[in-house]
Amino acid sequence: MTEGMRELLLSRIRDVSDYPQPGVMFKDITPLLADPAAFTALTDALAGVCARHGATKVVGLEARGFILAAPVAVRAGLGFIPVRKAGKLPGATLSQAYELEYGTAEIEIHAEDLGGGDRVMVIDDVLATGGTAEASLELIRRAGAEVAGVAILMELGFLGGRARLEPALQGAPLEALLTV
Ligand SMILES: O=P(O)(O)OC[C@H]1O[C@H](OP(=O)(O)OP(=O)(O)O)[C@H](O)[C@@H]1O
Ligand SMILES: Nc1ncnc2[nH]cnc12
Repeated sequence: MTEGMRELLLSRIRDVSDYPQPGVMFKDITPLLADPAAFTALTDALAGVCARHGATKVVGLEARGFILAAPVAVRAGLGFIPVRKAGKLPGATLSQAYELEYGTAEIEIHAEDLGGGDRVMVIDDVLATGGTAEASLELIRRAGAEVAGVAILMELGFLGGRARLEPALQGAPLEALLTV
């Protein structure tokens, strides 16, 4: 991805202070989504990450991860698997509890959606503490699949998510298009 593209993406992410709680600088991607040139550049860049690392499936993390991962899956010609907040998937699920920058949560995946032979790229908008991504890797491995990597639009470096995620990556790549 070119420096110009990075600047375009960065310019379309809005900082909202003290949201959703005091002390948090929220990175709002809605201006980027509303700009077709930026959204297309982002989709192409993330699809390129999937291709480079030999992914066979794309996992999106509810909710903002869905918005990015679904067009990436179509662009890359790969299946899309949702990881949802607890209680939203109707079939037999695997569940994982975790902590994130502003609270705790639980995520789930349909156990039958992944299996041996799958190489999964996890896609999300923001890597903060890394708790959400870490829990998703746990789910993917418990479902019997291999982790191809984690691809993130924006990494918040000062929160240390990369270091927290490192053991769970087990050598798989963590690619962030932007780091602040
Ligand atoms: O690295 P972490 O500290 O885990 O934080 C990152 C996660 O937090 C946000 O999702 P959120 O849970 O706010 O849900 P949303 O996508 O539904 O807004 C973001 O989209 C990531 O999934
Ligand atoms: N600061 C932040 N901005 C946007 N999404 C987030 N998820 C966790 N922390 C976040």
